[in-house]
Amino acid sequence: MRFFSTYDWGNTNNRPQIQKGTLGRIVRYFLPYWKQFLLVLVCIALSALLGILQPLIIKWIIDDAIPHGHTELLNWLILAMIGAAVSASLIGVAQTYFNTLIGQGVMYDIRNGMYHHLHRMSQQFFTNTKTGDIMSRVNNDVNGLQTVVTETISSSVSNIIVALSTGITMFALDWRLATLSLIILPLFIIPTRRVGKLNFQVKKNTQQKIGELSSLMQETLSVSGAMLVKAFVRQKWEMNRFEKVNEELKNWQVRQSMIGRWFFASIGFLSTAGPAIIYWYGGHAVIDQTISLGTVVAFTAFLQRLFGPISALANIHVNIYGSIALFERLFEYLDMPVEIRERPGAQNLDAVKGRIEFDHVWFSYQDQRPILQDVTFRIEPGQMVALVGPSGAGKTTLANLIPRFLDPTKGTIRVDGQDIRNVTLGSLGEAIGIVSQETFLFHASIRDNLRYGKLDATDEEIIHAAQAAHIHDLISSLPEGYDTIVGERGYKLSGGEKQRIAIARVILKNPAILLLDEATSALDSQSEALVQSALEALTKSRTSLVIAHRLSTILAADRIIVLKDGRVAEHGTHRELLDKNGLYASLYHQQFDAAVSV
Ligand SMILES: Nc1ncnc2c1ncn2[C@@H]1O[C@H](COP(=O)(O)OP(=O)(O)OP(=O)(O)O)[C@@H](O)[C@H]1O
Repeated sequence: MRFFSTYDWGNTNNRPQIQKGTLGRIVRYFLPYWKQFLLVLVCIALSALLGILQPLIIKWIIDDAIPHGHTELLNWLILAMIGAAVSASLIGVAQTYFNTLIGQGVMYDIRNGMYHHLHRMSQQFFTNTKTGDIMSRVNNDVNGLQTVVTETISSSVSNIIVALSTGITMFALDWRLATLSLIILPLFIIPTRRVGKLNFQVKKNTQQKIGELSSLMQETLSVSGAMLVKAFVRQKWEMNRFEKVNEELKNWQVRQSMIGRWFFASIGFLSTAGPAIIYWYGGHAVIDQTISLGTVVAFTAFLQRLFGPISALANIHVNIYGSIALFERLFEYLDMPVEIRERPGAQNLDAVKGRIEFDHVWFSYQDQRPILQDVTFRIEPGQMVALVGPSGAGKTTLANLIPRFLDPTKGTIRVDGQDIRNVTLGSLGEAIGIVSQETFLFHASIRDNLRYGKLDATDEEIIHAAQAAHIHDLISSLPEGYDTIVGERGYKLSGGEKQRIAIARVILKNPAILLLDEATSALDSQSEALVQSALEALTKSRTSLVIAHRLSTILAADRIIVLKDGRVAEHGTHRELLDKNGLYASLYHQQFDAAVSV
């Protein structure tokens, strides 16, 4: 009992809580597979019948064929015995096939459902959740579902049928031996109750540790994470952190295995003791000639057949609770509220001109700190507005409100006079192009990365966009041209090049509104000039809101909005704001005086 006493099992005395409606929901996932389930039932019933046949054949051999010298009957019985065994194996194969169809089908549906749901989550969800944790749920937890089908549902049904059919046959054969067998059975049920509760807790903790470990790996083994570890020489520290979680996982897994072992150790003993008692009582009855020898031998075979299913059934809640825990973890993700929703009856935003209005807009993140306060401004179609302000003033947050990555706490944002909460998310998204500070490229060819902007773009259109973004010459100079693989582990483009790819991608998308978060990192003057002319191509005849860091962009803007502590502190043209000699003027002098004088 060392393992039981050494570890802290947590509060396992209470029955694991099953949330209301969970069972119904689980059943709904299985309903589409009822046909396969029926086939599994047929397989189970057939193999249960064949299983009963075997001990009966033994009885007939001992009681009828051998004593009466019926050689022909003996031959037939042996043939039937072999035939039954072969059929049972074949049925087993079919049962596995149908089980797998159900399990994989449910997994397929849940994976699809989760992926779909995750894509509807707001930006805040992704900033607040560890990628590794998401991966772990989609991979590990969903994969665990196959076990639910094979070990919980299918084998439980099979065990019930086998136990019932065997029990009935035993009573039909001899009620005294059958009653004696039943008396032994409760011995199994006692140890399994404890095991069930423990297993639930341990399984849940194990899954949680697996999630923690994978999110840790995801973070520290990503390119930027691994580089950060190197830059700060924190390999040892990270190793310790990893070892700690890894050790906890190991311990939980040892516990999980040990729970099963204790159970099977007691069952092992009982499965030897049971037949011994039958032979003892039955032996006496055979000597007294009240029972045939064949019946006693068949009974021990039946008893063996009964032990497995009964012990598994007594253990059924172990699997059931474990499976429910797994489903509940998955449901937690599927139930996460979608914060940004489309209103019923939302209209499509058609033929977008690109007027943007902020009407007394307030915004705060979960911590309630007001990030944007009473922001009101208007951008006319085709205008380019530069958003400037000190770091943390709320510029990125403001830009994220337009495509509804976030929703305002108060106030209204309108595009072409329509409240953006009344338009479909799809049409709003189509109307807006975004070039963010960090350009993300998929691990795919440059061509495919560009085509992400317009899925049916022709090669000519792609080249045209790349030319407009001043990146075509560079792409053509690469040995594999547009087929060069970029992204993680691909060809490394420089910051300025990546940005121009991002610009070309948005040119292909051709949106009416453009949101641009200019990279803060300085580019050399040649690269900056290229990016600048790419931007000119992009902003031409579109409404653009640019979080501007470069002087050239600010000077090119029609108007400038200065944000400070979430409020519009000033707005006007560059000239007007300089003359005003307020916040803009001081920011301008601070940042650009040196640049201008160079
Ligand atoms: N997901 C978030 N949860 C809570 N607070 C946030 C979140 N994102 C940003 N903030 C806070 O909101 C404020 C405004 O951030 P924002 O990124 O909009 O500023 P910014 O003007 O774009 O700054 P910078 O020029 O440095 O990028 C900051 O104080 C920031 O800490």
